[in-house]
Amino acid sequence: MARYELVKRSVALITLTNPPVNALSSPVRHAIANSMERALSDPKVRAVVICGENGRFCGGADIREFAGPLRGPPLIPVLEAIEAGDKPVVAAIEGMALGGGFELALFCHYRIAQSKARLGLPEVTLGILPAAGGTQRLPRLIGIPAALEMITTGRHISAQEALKLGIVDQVTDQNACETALEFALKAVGKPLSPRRVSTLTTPCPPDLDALLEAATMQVKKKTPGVMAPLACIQAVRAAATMPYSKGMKRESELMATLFNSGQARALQYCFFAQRTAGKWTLPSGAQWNNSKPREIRSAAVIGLGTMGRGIVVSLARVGISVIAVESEKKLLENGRQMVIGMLERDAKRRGVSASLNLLKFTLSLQDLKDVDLVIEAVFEDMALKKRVFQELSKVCRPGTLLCTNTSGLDVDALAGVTDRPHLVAGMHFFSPAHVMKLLEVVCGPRSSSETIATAMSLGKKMGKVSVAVGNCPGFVGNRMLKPYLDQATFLLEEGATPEQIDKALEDFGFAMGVFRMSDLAGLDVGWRVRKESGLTGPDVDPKNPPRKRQGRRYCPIPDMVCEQGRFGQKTGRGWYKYDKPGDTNAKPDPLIQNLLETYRSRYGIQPRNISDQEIIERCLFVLANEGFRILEDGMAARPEDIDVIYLFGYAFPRHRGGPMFYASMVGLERVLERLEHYHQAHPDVPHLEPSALLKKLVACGSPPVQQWREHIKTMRSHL
Ligand SMILES: CCCCCCC/C=C/C(=O)SCCNC(=O)CCNC(=O)[C@H](O)C(C)(C)COP(=O)(O)OP(=O)(O)OC[C@H]1O[C@@H](n2cnc3c(N)ncnc32)[C@H](O)[C@@H]1OP(=O)(O)O
Repeated sequence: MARYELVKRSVALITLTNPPVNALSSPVRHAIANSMERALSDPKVRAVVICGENGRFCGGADIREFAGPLRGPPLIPVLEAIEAGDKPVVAAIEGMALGGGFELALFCHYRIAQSKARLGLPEVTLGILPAAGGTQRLPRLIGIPAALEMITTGRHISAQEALKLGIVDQVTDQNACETALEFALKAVGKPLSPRRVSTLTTPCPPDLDALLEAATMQVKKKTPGVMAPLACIQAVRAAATMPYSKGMKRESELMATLFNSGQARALQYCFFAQRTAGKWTLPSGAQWNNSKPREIRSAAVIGLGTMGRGIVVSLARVGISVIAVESEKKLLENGRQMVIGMLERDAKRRGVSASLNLLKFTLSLQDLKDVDLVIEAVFEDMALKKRVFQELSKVCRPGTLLCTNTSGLDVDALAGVTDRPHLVAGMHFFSPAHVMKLLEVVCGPRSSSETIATAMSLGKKMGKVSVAVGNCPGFVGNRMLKPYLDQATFLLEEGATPEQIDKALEDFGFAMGVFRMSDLAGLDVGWRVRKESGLTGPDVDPKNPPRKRQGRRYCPIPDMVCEQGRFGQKTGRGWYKYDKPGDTNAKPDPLIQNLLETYRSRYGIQPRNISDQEIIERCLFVLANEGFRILEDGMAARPEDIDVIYLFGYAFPRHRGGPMFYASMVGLERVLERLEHYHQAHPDVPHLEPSALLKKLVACGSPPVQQWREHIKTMRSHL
């Protein structure tokens, strides 16, 4: 787990060998301790260099070890032996030095970084803090403000920034290890005391209290209810106000409050879930590691509405040439100007030049004959999409992949009108497509493994978190959203207000409650879909009793809001009122209150007090319940995929882990019992009826979320 060599006759070279990221697992800690002991006791050794194999210094503590009892030598004493030794130790940082890996470097007397290396303390993103001295040593080295920013955000910094801040002693374009060996030899004989970070005094700013207070306000605003950044601030305060040894004790106490917390478990689950989600499978046995993606050099996007424009930008900024198609000259010109503006702003922000030369705009599908891949992003209308796919089938060369950005229509029905159903898949982006990280890759029953591999790999290239899903109405994300939105409106009927429901969801951790979010997204889209599916408007069967459709409970309040021209922020009125159209500051609207009161009295509904607990349970347990059904139906391969979709596509609070992880944390038995209770109270809401999989898991003793897959195996899978 670490290689020990004597090089240049007098330097001990310790190479961490724990692929893929040389994490500090128990055997690695053991090996470092033994290697250091050997180096310090060998009279031939005059200096030590520590590096990592395969161009990666160290990705930090082994996060997988956090789930079990800690075994092997504790990290801090292993690192203390490095600093305390009487021979200079140089860290040779290539690739990355993160978390415990960065802290290891901070215990060394010198640090050399390769110019492409990234450094950081991302522990806060895992719900913990840098508890191997990071909170005490970094402030001593670079001062409170810079250390506070790095520790509370977990931001990775470049080697150049690390040099500027005084974290590293030298940046090299050459091999860091070679440079560090030379450096180490020159350091022999120089006094080591000033190089021991633990002996430094933290430069204390005069306005320390104000600084820490401002940082506290900032994290409370940015990540309300999240514990780790607040603990990080307290630890950094200790670095400013306490001697080193006491500060280390404080750091360890604060870590103890976080280490076994539900938030830390959720955030660490999110880390692994995100990586698991990329590992797609198909019923044919094809999967992520045995299917080769095609290289996509050119693409076309059809439709330059909000989604199409975002997709063009996402493709062009990663170097793919894009032909953008619109149906009318005016729409094309408008789209062109908006795309160019977006790309220019994006390039300015990233300090690069805008790749405008990759763009071509056209009114003719004939121009698409040679592209590698097409993404259709026209209006959500099946007949229109079918016409486009038929036309593409005629125009594009036989090998061109045809993808649709539909948010829920049948991908296989579109495949069926083409001459190449195996080359058709869904690529469901989320709005705005150049900002949102999620991509649902919809695998139709006839999509080939090469098609799915290509869509997944293209998503990755665009910086998206891509998740393979099955082809069912709404796919995964939007299918689950419907019962969640339904519960929110049923709660309105029963006596709650939009403000109360939003507050309960925001206190839970959502940045925006369901009604504020709907006002932002626009209420008219859902209204149009409901009209088209005959749920509201002139096509409603008059035999339907009020507040019922197809025998199920239906809440017409969202339709009534839209009938008043209240479409959300863009019209200045929606579930809330705004000072003017486009404003974002939502204010409670007495007119909505009146509408609700009139509605309830018309239908003889006696409003009741509804607790926040009921709001959370009904909205979120029904969300997870639909997730269980999706797993049962084989439309998602595993709960992690569903959670990743909700984290990246619907802003589910990360410290709650996602709807499926949250259900497991609450306890499946409890979720089942509450769903049974609510279903009994509302038998006309089928979504509240507990799913068979939930019941099965409870009957099997509620296994942890990582084991659910074993219980789903016996059921059918589309993935
Ligand atoms: C009371 C206890 C006291 C202990 C004190 C400890 C204080 C220190 C704490 C820590 O160090 S916490 C860990 C901090 N480090 C991180 O958060 C880094 C996490 N990793 C990453 O950000 C990235 O993986 C990377 C290092 C930037 C590499 O990115 P890349 O895209 O190249 O690869 P990935 O697909 O992300 O990862 C590959 C593979 O490696 C696994 N992995 C990565 N880091 C770790 C880790 N620190 N521990 C365990 N496993 C790790 C990752 O899950 C992937 O696995 P597979 O999916 O391939 O199985």
